This record gives sequence, structure tokens and C-alpha cells, in this order.
Amino acid sequence: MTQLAPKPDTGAFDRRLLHRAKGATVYIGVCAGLGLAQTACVIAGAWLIASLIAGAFAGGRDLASLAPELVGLAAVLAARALLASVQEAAAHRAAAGVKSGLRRQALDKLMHLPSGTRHTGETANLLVRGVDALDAYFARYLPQLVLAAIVPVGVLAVMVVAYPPAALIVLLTLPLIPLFGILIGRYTKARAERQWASTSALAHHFADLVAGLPTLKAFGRAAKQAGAIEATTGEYRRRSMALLRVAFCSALVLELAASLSVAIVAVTVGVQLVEGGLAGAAGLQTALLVLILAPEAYLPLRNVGAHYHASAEGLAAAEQVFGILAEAPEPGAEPAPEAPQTGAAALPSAPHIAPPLRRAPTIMFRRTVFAYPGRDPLPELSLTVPAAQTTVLTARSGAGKSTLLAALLGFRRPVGGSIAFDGTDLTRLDLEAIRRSVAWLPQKPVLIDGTVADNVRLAVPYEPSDPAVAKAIAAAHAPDGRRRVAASGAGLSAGEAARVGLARLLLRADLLDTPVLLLDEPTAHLDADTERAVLESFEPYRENRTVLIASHRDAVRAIADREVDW
Ligand SMILES: Nc1ncnc2c1ncn2[C@@H]1O[C@H](COP(=O)(O)OP(=O)(O)OP(=O)(O)O)[C@@H](O)[C@H]1O
Repeated sequence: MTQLAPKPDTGAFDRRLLHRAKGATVYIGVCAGLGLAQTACVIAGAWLIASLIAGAFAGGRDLASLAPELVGLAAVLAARALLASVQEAAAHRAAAGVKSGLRRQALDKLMHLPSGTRHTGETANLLVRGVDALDAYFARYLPQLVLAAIVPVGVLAVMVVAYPPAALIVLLTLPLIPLFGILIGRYTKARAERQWASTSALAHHFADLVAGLPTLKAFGRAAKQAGAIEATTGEYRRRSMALLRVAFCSALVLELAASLSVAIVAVTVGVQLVEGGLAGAAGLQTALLVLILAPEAYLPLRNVGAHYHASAEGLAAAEQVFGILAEAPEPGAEPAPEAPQTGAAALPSAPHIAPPLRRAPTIMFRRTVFAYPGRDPLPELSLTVPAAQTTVLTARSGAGKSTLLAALLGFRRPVGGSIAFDGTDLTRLDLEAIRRSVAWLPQKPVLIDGTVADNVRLAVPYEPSDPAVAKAIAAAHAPDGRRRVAASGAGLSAGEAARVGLARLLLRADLLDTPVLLLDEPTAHLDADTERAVLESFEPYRENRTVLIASHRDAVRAIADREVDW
């Protein structure tokens, strides 16, 4: 499981989050503007209520003379409601922008990181559910944080003028709220990270389980998984409850501190009223103004504490996204291009993308060593793949043939030695350009939901013509182009799926004129007759290309110019 980055920066403002998010600074500005307006409404509302009550009960004013205050109060209440809805709309807009920006950056980065090092279920959970959890940060926590910086100042200023002793009490007790909030927040952060880790583990586990369910059923082990699921969900429940416990306790503590502080103000004001320090209608109005305003000073600070818990999960997820963004890209990787807005419409219309390698290259592995985490490194390998020839790798299973093919595309990086195309080290070449020069058939081609033809069309970065697709399908002896394929190739036999993959390779070789062909066990699932037919159709594609095939099959070895074992 990907670990959380060691140096979190998730204080009041997560600067990296705001820095990464276009428009977030504007949003903070909008929040500040709305905060000022809300503060004005709070003060005006309190003053109007105090004036109404004092006027009616101590000043002997009738309903008609109170009308201006009543209208004013209605206007203030309407303005508060309007500001709240504008705030809500701005928050959702900002959150949507930030989330899509983060997802795009993470996906761009993932495209340039070595494949196979990250669990799919976990990554999907992070970029969907995890990033969604940032809603609470942007829509709830940040606005309250801005209000917490503005409202108490405005309220205190009014209190200083109206009744300084109450202002002094609020000034002395107000810091208790953030102090308690910070103390509790330290607990929350660690717990939110643990809870997020268990969510990731749960997603990881479920994705594996669903993918492996047919196999588990065949071996009669499906029911046994219930225990494992129970343990993972139990862990998730335990950690979620622990986080909620802290959240409830925190709300209680902050509530208590605020209530006690307001009570002290109320007692002080009450004593003054009784002793005559605040006499008459004016005295009553001042007392009411102070009593109404005092809780308003504490409210945004209490809300900051409460919303911090709700936003903690999103921040823990954002931390992991930053981990991805900070990872070193593949050597030679180009900066991430702007993501296209839509699928088909964004495809380039020009049907020709010049392959950067103009002719079939000689590929050299010099004392190259590959290693997988937690495994002994594979044996050192030196090997020359001659230009414009077909080389078949026949090394034993597990020797590293697929690894070697993947390395030519930059999906695996050697830990020692080097790989060179025509004498130039791969690390000094433009990896995207190299990939555009290569047509690759992996051992298990990825198939998507659609028709066979849809799957073959994926070979090139634009919409290929129907005759070109049909030609590739025929040459690979793949099933009819109109046949439906479900996700992951369901609906096709293993041999049929391999031939759809081969058709993809042939289409790419044809249309992009790729000088390098890499094939991993292209005929592993085929009967002898189909294998012969496929290899015959493949013959013209091998001409003037550097072809590297991993295979143990005699028919494939028979077409090789060179065989390599190690
Ligand atoms: N993602 C991975 N994580 C850890 N080890 C891996 C990973 N992929 C491959 N390996 C290991 O690296 C070694 C080489 O694997 P590779 O698939 O390259 O061998 P291969 O020669 O293509 O095998 P085969 O002929 O069976 O396809 C194997 O021991 C394999 O277990």
C-alpha cells in the first residue's frame, strides 16, 4: 500500500492544495468578501433585535414606530440567507475545479510513472472517493476559517464601543477555542490518516476479490473470503468510529468552552443590569446587543473545529495525491501534455504522426540488470538485437523476457547497466517518441468493452479508416470486427483475445510505420494451423523492422533470424 507522505502540510491552509488548485486563491478572496458582508449582517441583525426589544419593553414604543427596525431586520435576514447561498455555490464551484485539477494532474503523472507499482483498486479509490472528500475542506472548512478570522474582530470592535468589560472577557476566552481545537486536531489528523489507510486497504481487497471470484469459487474458497472481508471491514469500522469519537468529543469540548465564556459575559451583563450600571432603554439595548453578539464571536471558531474533522479524510487523500505528484517520472518522459477535453473530438485529425526513429534500430542491452521490490535482482544481461532482423527470446519462464520488452517502452527501468537504440542511451531519448516508434503486443492485451474493431482501433492515436482496421483483423485472423467484447476480454477465448491484440499491433505497424515490433508470446494459445496462418500473414510486417519476440514455440523460432537464450 502506498504510504502517506512523511511531511504533511495540513494546517489551517494546505498551501500545496491551494497552490495546485487554479482558482482557489480567487475563492479565498470571495470567501473573505462574503465574510465581511456576513459580519456586517451579524452586527446589524444584533443591533436591530436589541433595539426592537429594548424599544418595545423599556422604551414604550408602539408597533408603527418599530416598523423601520422590523423592515431592516427582515432585510438583514434575507441578506444573510442570500450570502449563505452565494457562499455555497462558490464553494461547490471551487471544490469541483480543484478536484478535477488534482485528478487531471495525478492522471497525467501516473501516465509517466513506471506501471505495475500501484494497485488499481487503491488508485481508483484515491482519485474518486478520496478526492471527492475534499468537498468538505473547500465547502465547509475553508469558509469557516475565513469567517473565523473576520467575524470575531468585527464583533469585538462593536463590543469595545458598546460595553468594554464584555469585550475584555471575550478577548481573554476566545483563544481557548483554537487552543483546544489544535490540541484535538493533532489526534484527528493521525486518526484520519489511519482511517484513510484502512479505506484504501478495503478498496484494494475488494478489487482483488471481485477479480478473483471465479477462481476462488472453482477452488471452493469463496466462502472463506467472508472472514477476510469481515476483518478488513471490521478494521475500517473500528477506525471510522475512533475518528467519530474524537469528532464528537471535540465538538463537546469546544461547545463547553464557548458556552462557559458566553455565560461569564451574560453574568457580568446581568449583574450590571441589576445594579443599574446599564440602566434604562439604552442600557437594556446595550446589554441585549452584547448578549446576542457574544455567541457569534465564538461560532465560526467552533465551526472550524467541527469541520476540520469532516475535511480530514479529504486532506489525507490529498496527501497521497501529492505523493504521486512528487514521484520521479520515467527517464526521458516529456512533460505531461494538457489532457484532451473529450474523447473522439480531441483526437488529432491529421492521420500521420511521424515516427521519430526513421529506420529499424539496433537495440543493445549492456550489462542490464532489472529488479522488482522485495525480490533478488534478475541476472545481468548483455544482448544485441540486430537492426531489421527478427530476434526470438527463448529464455526459460521467469528469466525476464517480458520485463525486457517492457523496459524498451520505459515501463520498467533497469537498476544497472543500460539500454541503447542505435548507440544512444534510452535515458537520453524522448520516451514518448520511442513509444510512437514501437508496436507492442503484451502477453495479456488489455481489452475494453466494445466490438473487436473498437479494440483494434485503439492501436493509433486517431480514428483509423475502416478498411485499415479490417485489413489488420484479417491479417491477424482475429474474430469478426463486429463481435462484442466485454470488459477485460470476456466473450473471447484466450487465443481470440491474443489475435485481437495482434491485429492491434499490425494496424499500428501499418499506419504509423513503426520500425520496432515487440511481441510477447504472440501465438501461445493458438493451434498449429492457426499459428502457421498468423505467422504467414505476419511475414510482410517483419520486413525492414527490428522485431523482438518472446516465445518458446517451434513455429515462431523457425521464422527467427536469431535466437537468444540466457
Ligand atoms: N510486478 C512484478 N513484481 C514482482 N516481481 C515481478 C513482477 N513482474 C515480474 N516479476 C518477476 O520477474 C521475473 C521475470 O518476469 P518476466 O515476466 O519478465 O519473465 P518472463 O521471462 O517473461 O516469463 P514468462 O516466460 O513466464 O512470461 C519473474 O521472476 C517474475 O516473478
